Amino acid sequence: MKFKEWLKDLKYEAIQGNLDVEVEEVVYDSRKAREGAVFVCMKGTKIDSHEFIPSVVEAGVKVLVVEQKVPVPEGVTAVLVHNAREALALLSAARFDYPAKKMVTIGVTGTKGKTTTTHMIKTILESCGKKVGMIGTTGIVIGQTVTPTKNTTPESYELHEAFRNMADAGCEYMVMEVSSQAFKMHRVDGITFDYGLFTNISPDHIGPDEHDDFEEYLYYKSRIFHCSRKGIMNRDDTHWAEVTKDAACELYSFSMDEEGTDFKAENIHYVSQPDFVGLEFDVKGRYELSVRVNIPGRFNVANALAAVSVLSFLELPKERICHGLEHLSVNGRMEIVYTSETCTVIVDYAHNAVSMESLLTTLRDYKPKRLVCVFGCGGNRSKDRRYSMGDSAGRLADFTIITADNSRFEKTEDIIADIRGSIEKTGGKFIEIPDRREAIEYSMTHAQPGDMIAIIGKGHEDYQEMNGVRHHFSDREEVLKVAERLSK
Ligand SMILES: CC(=O)N[C@H]1[C@@H](OP(=O)(O)OP(=O)(O)OC[C@H]2O[C@@H](n3ccc(=O)[nH]c3=O)[C@H](O)[C@@H]2O)O[C@H](CO)[C@@H](O)[C@@H]1O[C@H](C)C(=O)N[C@@H](C)C(=O)N[C@H](CCC(=O)O)C(=O)O
Ligand SMILES: Nc1ncnc2c1ncn2[C@@H]1O[C@H](COP(=O)(O)OP(=O)(O)OP(=O)(O)O)[C@@H](O)[C@H]1O
Repeated sequence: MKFKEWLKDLKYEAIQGNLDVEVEEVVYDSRKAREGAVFVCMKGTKIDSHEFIPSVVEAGVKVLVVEQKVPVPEGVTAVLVHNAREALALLSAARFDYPAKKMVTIGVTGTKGKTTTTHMIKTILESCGKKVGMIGTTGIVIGQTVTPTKNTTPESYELHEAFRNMADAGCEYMVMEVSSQAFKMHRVDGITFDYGLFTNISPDHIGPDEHDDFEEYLYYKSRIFHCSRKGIMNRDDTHWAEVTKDAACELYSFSMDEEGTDFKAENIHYVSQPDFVGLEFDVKGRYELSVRVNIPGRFNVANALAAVSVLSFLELPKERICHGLEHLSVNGRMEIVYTSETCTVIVDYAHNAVSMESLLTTLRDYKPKRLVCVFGCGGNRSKDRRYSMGDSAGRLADFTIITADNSRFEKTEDIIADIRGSIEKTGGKFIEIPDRREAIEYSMTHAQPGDMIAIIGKGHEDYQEMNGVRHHFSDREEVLKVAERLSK
């Protein structure tokens, strides 16, 4: 391919060499530099990769994309761009021959609910017999193959590579999580989503290397309505007006509370039976159906309604949408791993006080005999989280088992002591079992009829990090092992 062909969508200034040069790859990491590759130089948050120009040229690179006027070795083609990350995104789309255009694309953003909602959309589409690719915190998923990723929204090159693999595997649909950081870092530049979904926004990801303040966070999150054809907004979010004020797409809304929205959840029921714990509600408005969702929690009404709102545009059989919602499996998100006459055990990824608070509050809607909470906190991270999570557990759970999370390089006992201090202030009942495996076992073997046990903090994680070493550990697997022993 001639380099010039890849430049069609890009604004650039040719500063040296021939644009007809043959290229076959785009690289943004000097360690992957090779002959035939275009190297995109960028000023990162830690490193300015313009400094690698001599070494990439040495490795055979003959084409450079630069963000600043720098000396370019003789015989090398170079173009100057205003923003190298944007250029990387547009070049990557061209390199993989615009695979996103070959699928129906759905982008999901929001502070909470992205992973859950993307899984819901995928499961429903699959229940309708469609082939779906998915990208997010749990990795790149194509069929049964899951490829872990460093970021929730990977770099643009990895995105377009994944889109290409999806399109080649016959996926008709692609659903992905789009983080605010991805918008800020131009990872999705050049993509137009067929549907852009906004779940909610609350202060998060504010700090060094992320967002300066809430205003900036909100600005980047609201970009979803600037790169989508149809946008779907949660009208119950207190910031909905700011988020949608300059939306550049056809806009629709969903709500659990507000009348007059395009999609409305009504007649919400919390169902807790030995063989089914979850939700029932009716969708009203532009689309009407009654659904049963096999994951609990008021916020999952919002997530399921959001998923149905998007899918209502796709002319899918309603009974298959209902079937999908009744048979969801979202790894580690309000996941009911075990349910019996005695107790229901839920694994959830809530790892801060806000999530924990909404989780424990919503589980109360199921009127358990006791709400038991098993949790710990990560080591080498802010101590505030220990105090605030301890406070929430003490106030909202009937009984707490404090245990280890990822202690990293800290002593588990020290972390537990921090949590203990804040639980004690609330007067909530608790015990301490530092070994997470034993804590899970204790919660289930000492369950009282009607108990709901929430094991929280690690969700889908399949490891526990102690002294800098990651050991295999899964809350889900541990629950199932105890369940098997109990059944004998
Ligand atoms: C702050 C931030 O977002 N950093 C992201 C950014 O890294 P960077 O480019 O600034 O890194 P850098 O080390 O300065 O490197 C600059 C350039 O030099 C190149 N380089 C570097 C070393 C070398 O030897 N040779 C070389 O060429 C690098 O490939 C890069 O092109 O670009 C990388 C590639 O896309 C990202 O992996 C990385 O995410 C880091 C790991 C991160 O932690 N990001 C978080 C904040 C994030 O993005 N989170 C969101 C939200 C998650 C959520 O919702 O919970 C996410 O989507 O994951
Ligand atoms: N719509 C929602 N509103 C509030 N809390 C939610 C919502 N959906 C899920 N949660 C809670 O937040 C946790 C994370 O949910 P999920 O992974 O779906 O969100 P996310 O946007 O992908 O978050 P993260 O960026 O933290 O991975 C869940 O385990 C649950 O406790």
